[in-house]
Amino acid sequence: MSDTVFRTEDVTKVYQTGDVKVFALAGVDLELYAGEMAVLLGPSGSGKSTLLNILGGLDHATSGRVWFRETDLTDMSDRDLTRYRRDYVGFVFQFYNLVPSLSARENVQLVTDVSPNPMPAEDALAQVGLADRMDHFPSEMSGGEQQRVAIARAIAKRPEILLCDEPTGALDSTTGVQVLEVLQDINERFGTTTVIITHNAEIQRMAHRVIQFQDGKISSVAINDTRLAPAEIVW
Ligand SMILES: Nc1ncnc2c1ncn2[C@@H]1O[C@H](COP(=O)(O)OP(=O)(O)OP(=O)(O)O)[C@@H](O)[C@H]1O
Repeated sequence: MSDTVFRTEDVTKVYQTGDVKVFALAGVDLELYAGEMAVLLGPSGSGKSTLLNILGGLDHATSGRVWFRETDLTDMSDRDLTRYRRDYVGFVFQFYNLVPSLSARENVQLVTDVSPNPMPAEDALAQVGLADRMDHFPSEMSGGEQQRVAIARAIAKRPEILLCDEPTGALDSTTGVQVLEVLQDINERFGTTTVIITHNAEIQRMAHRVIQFQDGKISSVAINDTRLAPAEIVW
C-alpha cells in the first residue's frame, strides 16, 4: 500500500475581490505519496499554485480539509504553519528569490542557520553541482545556476517535501534540463516527495504521476508506466 504524505478532501479556495468571487479551487480530492514525483499540469488560472500554496502551508483553504501525514493543516495557526514549513517543506519558485548581496553559500546558510537538522550549505551546493561556485554572487551566475542555488537552499534543511512552482519557467531548454536532472536526482537520492507545477507538457514524461487541473478541479490523474530521463525531454 502506498504511503500517503498529503491528503486533501473537497478543498475549495475562494478569493473575493469586491463583489466578485473567484473559485480558485472548487473541490479538490487528492493524495500524494511518499517519494513520488508528481507533475501538476493545467491551463493558467486552473488552481495549481493555489493548491501548492495550501499544501506548503503558505495559505489556508476556504473549506475542506488538508492532512500532512497525520497532521491536520486545515485549521493550523499561522505560527504552527510556519513551523511546519520550516521543518518539512522546501519551496522552489520560477524566480529564484536569492538575496543579491549574499554569495551562494550565504544564501543557503540563511536556511541552514534556522533549521533543526540541516546538511552543511556546502553539501547542499555540491548536491546541485555547484561545489565550485559557492562564493559566487547571484549576479555572477546564469539563471540555471541561480535556480540550482535556490534548490540547494530548499533541500539543505532535508525537507520531506519539495514543492516547485514553474522551476524551469524562466530557463532555456538546456539549463531547464539541468535543473530537472537536479530535481530528479534529489527525488531518487533522498526520497523527497516532489511536486512540480509546469506549463511545459513535455515535463510530465519524467513524473511518476501526472495530475491535470481544469477550472479549480482535478480533471485527470495518470500514472506513467515508463518515465523519461530529463535529458530525453525536448522542448
Ligand atoms: N490572491 C489572489 N486574489 C484573488 N484571486 C486570486 C489570488 N490568487 C489566485 N487568484 C485567482 O485564482 C485562480 C487560480 O489561480 P492559480 O494561481 O492557482 O492558478 P494556476 O493554475 O497556478 O495558474 P498559472 O499557471 O497561471 O500560475 C485564478 O483565477 C487567479 O486569478
